[in-house]
Amino acid sequence: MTPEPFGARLRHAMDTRGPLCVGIDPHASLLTSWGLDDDIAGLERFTRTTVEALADRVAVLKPQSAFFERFGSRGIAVLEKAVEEARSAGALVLMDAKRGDIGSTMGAYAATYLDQDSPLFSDAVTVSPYLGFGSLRPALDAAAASGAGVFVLALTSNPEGAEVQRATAADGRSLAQLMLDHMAAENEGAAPLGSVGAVVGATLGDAGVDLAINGPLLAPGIGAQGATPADLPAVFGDAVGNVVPSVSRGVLRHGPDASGLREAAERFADEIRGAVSGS
Ligand SMILES: O=c1ccn([C@@H]2O[C@H](COP(=O)(O)O)[C@@H](O)[C@H]2O)c(=O)[nH]1
Repeated sequence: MTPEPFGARLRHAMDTRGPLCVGIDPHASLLTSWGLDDDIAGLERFTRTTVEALADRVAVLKPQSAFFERFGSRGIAVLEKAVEEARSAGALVLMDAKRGDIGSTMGAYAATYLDQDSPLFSDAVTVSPYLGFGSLRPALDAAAASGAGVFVLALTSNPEGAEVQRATAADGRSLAQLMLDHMAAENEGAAPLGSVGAVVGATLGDAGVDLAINGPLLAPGIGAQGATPADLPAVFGDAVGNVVPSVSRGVLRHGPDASGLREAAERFADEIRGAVSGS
């Protein structure tokens, strides 16, 4: 049976749960502030608490792979379990791994995150197109085959990103616009939403690019990086209805109690609803 495409599953999740994505970023400083040791037991407790608190209510959970990789194979085992438990509880899992390499190696990353038989299979994964959009083909094809999604970096939330992403391509477009146009082509004809998303920071002010890619727009940078839900209409304009606003530390700092995490997520969800409906 053909799996339901990620874009359709995400649209449904956004419409029923609201569009908020909460990142699972087990920073050493957060483990400490939760009263946990910065070791594998602390990582396991932090991750389990976050998944149990939020996976039954937010649309998307986004584990940041780097914070699990730093513990080696035991960290990856915690990540595998988190992915499985979050998906079982109804959240879509977006693996924030930002993979990017030549196409043949990209095939191995695709097998890791986008093959349903892999222990790290996720609903979607973040990738970098700055080895050329075509290098992403193995991931795009694997995602389409498994009903998963791919979020491609376009304009990242960090200020350093602009020197690359705003640079001008040979035909006069910015590199970010070039990548966004590739994403629009991948999503052409998809309904209700394509499965190839763009990462566009909520920190950018007016994004200054055409965001009509017929796909989701992941917006990190809310909370610890200084953006707020009120910034979303100015950054995303007419595309704001396709935005998946993402918050990690802004929610996680309210742990370790599940109620603190839930209330923080609910506050962000309310603010997002207000900002988007008023735009
Ligand atoms: O442009 C980007 C792309 C990804 N990220 C990731 O999102 C979270 C942000 O964490 P906060 O604690 O909410 O600042 C983190 O995992 C980044 O690697 C991003 O910030 N910007």
